[in-house]
Amino acid sequence: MEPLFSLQNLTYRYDGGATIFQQFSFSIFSGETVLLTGPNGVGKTTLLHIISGLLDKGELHYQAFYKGNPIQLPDMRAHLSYVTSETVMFSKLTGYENIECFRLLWKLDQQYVRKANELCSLLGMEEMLPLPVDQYSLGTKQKLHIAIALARPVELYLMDEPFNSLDRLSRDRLAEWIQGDRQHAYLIASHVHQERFPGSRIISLTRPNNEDKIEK
Ligand SMILES: Nc1ncnc2c1ncn2[C@@H]1O[C@H](COP(=O)(O)OP(=O)(O)OP(=O)(O)O)[C@@H](O)[C@H]1O
Repeated sequence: MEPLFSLQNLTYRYDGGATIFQQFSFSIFSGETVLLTGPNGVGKTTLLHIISGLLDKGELHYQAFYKGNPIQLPDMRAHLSYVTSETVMFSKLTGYENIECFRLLWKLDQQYVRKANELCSLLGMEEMLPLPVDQYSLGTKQKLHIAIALARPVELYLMDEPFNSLDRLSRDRLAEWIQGDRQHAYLIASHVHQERFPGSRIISLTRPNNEDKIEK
């Protein structure tokens, strides 16, 4: 079977900084959940940024393939949705208005809105949607951020420590949602909560300048 996305021979060094990746390769298949683990500072967030085409400074070499075809990473943005570790939202607007803003930005239809609302209900924050986001708690903001990103109809979801601010029930529900979704691929950077994804593949990154990253 052909991978959904494949990154080969990635080498990356921040401008004036250390080499974070040296000849690193990995692939992810449709319907697969892959956990990205490793110590602080090893490069989990950097890898997600690179895949999203967000890093254009520094030394970057790679070959990337989407459904078997060569692709430049900035073009992957059309095929993925990224739950960043920091929430990006319009704080003066309500939850509903934020969902609508992203619908317009991504040129989506009402099916996206329905899915975002469904995810907000799943995560137990739908009653907050009429309120401005600057009245939300950290965890509630994170829930809206997750709902907006996962409602986007793409094939690959990147998530950077998505469980961090969530309460236990929401963590359980989010993990169940991801586990039950065999239509999409998820690459999740997380220090913890591996037990929530039994059977999922783990990519364990090792410290830079130590040895090559290990995939197991
Ligand atoms: N803008 C930057 N310029 C230079 N170095 C950077 C920059 N951003 C991150 N780094 C360095 O790159 C390395 C990898 O950082 P990254 O944030 O990807 O690690 P991480 O595995 O996600 O860590 P954590 O588990 O703490 O979230 C670290 O050594 C960090 O200091």
